[in-house]
Amino acid sequence: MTTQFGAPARFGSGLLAEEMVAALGAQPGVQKVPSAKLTLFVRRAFLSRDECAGLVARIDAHRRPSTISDPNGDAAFRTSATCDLDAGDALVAAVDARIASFTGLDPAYGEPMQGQRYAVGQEFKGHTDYFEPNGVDYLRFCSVAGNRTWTVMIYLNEPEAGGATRFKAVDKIVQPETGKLLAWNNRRTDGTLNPSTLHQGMKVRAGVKYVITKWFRERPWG
Ligand SMILES: O=C(O)CCC(=O)C(=O)O
Ligand SMILES: [Fe+2]
Repeated sequence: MTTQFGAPARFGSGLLAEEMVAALGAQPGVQKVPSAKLTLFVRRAFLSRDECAGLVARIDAHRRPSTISDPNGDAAFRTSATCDLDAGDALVAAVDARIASFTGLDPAYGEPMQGQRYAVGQEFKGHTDYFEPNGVDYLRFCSVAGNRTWTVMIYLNEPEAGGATRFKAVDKIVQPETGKLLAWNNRRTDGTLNPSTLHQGMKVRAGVKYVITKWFRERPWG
């Protein structure tokens, strides 16, 4: 595999943080959010409007209520709907390949892509995407592929109000914009889990919000 940025193709599971930062930062149109606590990149218009519309249609066709790991007693913690996207679908496969090429992450380390849909009033309260090593669900979700390393998330549309993604620890709020990609390292440069990745999908106030999420792991997924 070669990458859009022409560097050696693979950074494996994403644990080589400096290489990823250099490669992602060198890509056209990529902004790195200035923070010493969190490695977060933003790339506007990563997907076209047509690609986003195609993914929205697939999410609407197969969505189910979202779930969380390590249930915390708050039934309203994550109120959205989730869709497991079919890796055999040509559009999903093309987007998957473009994410791998863009990040330099080995596609073998990626979980199957998911879609998320938030109607008015729905949200995903503050959380980290990695699994808590001491949590009750750790072995269930992490025994084969290990914990999550990088998160890639793409907004597929723009709700009329609300639905921003907030990174509270670094005081950053990202507004949904059709095709805009976010990518962040769930770890610090030394590989330890980074609590400053704490983020929330804020309540949609008007309209509907759709995103796709793609998580990468420490070891190959399947
Ligand atoms: O919808 C958002 O803005 C955030 C989604 C998210 O954090 C997740 O699915 O893990
Ligand atoms: Fe998240």
